Amino acid sequence: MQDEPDVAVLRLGHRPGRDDRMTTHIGLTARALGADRALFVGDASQSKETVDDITARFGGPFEAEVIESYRPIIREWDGVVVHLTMYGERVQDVEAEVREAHADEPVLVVVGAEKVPFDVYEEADYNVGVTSQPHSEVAALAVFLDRLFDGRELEREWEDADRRVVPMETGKRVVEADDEE
Ligand SMILES: C[S@@+](CC[C@H](N)C(=O)[O-])C[C@H]1O[C@@H](n2cnc3c(N)ncnc32)[C@H](O)[C@@H]1O
Repeated sequence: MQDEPDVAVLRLGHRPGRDDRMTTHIGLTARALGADRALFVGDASQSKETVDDITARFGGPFEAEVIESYRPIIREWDGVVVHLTMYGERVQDVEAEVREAHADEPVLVVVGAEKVPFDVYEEADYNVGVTSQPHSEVAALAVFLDRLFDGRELEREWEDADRRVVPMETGKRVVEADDEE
């Protein structure tokens, strides 16, 4: 988020066709819940396009990138690497330490699709489980980001949006972003 060290989300193991929707949702969730960037490994240009389109309409800043190789990103990350996995330490046990580290350093959050190679477990500073139950990378990412930002992401301001949703009890209202209430 603005004025804080970067948070990037690295999505491993994208299988074109099969994972298009999940990879897109990783990008949208990263954007909506306070991350600055999403990095998609492999042939995920469709997901990048969708996320870029949402950013253009609903605001940013947020960057989505397609990359070929994840190993250099993890190895050369100048900050903390958190790999989300059901086999990891409990998020509630490590969240304070990661938050403290994020006060000074960028955080790379790694999520998988299919089986994640073991070197990722070894290279990560933290392997973190959002419960030790198998579920979804999108759900794990959402809970982790909310814990990382301690809820601040819900108050975030969006720049360069051309539309804005007006929260309401019933119904749907979307206005030009510059419009006064
Ligand atoms: C559908 S899972 C498949 C994981 C795969 N079976 C493996 O052993 O690596 C896809 C991704 O969701 C995330 N995930 C699923 N359950 C999780 C949990 N309880 N805590 C944290 N991340 C989780 C992980 O990032 C995982 O790589």
